[in-house]
Amino acid sequence: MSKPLTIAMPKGRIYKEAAALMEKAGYSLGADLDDSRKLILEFPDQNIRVMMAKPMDVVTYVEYGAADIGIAGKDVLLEQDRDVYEVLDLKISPCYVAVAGLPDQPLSRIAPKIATKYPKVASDYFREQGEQIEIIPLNGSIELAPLIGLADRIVDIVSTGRTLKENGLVEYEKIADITSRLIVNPVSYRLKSTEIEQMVTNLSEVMEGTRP
Ligand SMILES: Nc1ncnc2c1ncn2[C@@H]1O[C@H](COP(=O)(O)OP(=O)(O)OP(=O)(O)O)[C@@H](O)[C@H]1O
Ligand SMILES: O=P(O)(O)OC[C@H]1O[C@H](OP(=O)(O)OP(=O)(O)O)[C@H](O)[C@@H]1O
Repeated sequence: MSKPLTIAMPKGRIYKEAAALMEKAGYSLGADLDDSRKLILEFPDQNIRVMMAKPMDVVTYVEYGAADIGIAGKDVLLEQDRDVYEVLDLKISPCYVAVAGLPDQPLSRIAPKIATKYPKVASDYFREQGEQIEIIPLNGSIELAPLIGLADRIVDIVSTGRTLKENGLVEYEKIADITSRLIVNPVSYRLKSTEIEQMVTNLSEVMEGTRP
């Protein structure tokens, strides 16, 4: 039998939706793998190996060929700009990246401070707007930054809008719509084309509702 197809799956909020999609496409990885502490799981009967990765790290495993395939948010792909093929929009875990801040605060001063865990996305966006900014890098609870005067704006994910609302913040501009994508290592795409193309076809059929 050929070497197993290695899939880097994102732990956390994307996992269950991604596993459900894979299940419908004929790959039974289990809905509760993310409850386990095990990081590499073998499915010899399906010739698949699963690596459980932090969502931000999935692209790294796929770029370096440690995994052939992965599932990653478009936010991560925009931020990291890595050498991987983005082959399919899985249309799961929808959200968007937006600029937000305290209400009625025009961005008037020179080099406003932007708090974010997406420094590249934020810099690219403000450069396109012709705006010089200073990035304040944070890893979470980004909404705190404008509340305590650390930043003039944040660039962060919005999903329900609840975090902004409960902290008295408003959205100024949407930067990009986000969903999760299937990504592939370029070398694996050539060497394991049959298995990978089969997976892409199966997943596409599930999304189009045409899978038997
Ligand atoms: N409300 C949301 N907040 C953040 N990410 C979301 C949201 N809704 C969907 N997503 C997607 O989920 C991914 C993040 O998943 P998750 O929050 O599990 O990882 P994380 O950012 O590493 O979390 P943490 O650092 O809190 O463990 C993002 O890349 C994005 O594509
Ligand atoms: O629009 P909402 O539905 O409220 O979702 C958006 C919030 O969810 C994410 O934070 P997360 O829960 O990952 O926590 P974090 O602040 O630790 O990153 C994101 O960074 C926002 O803060």
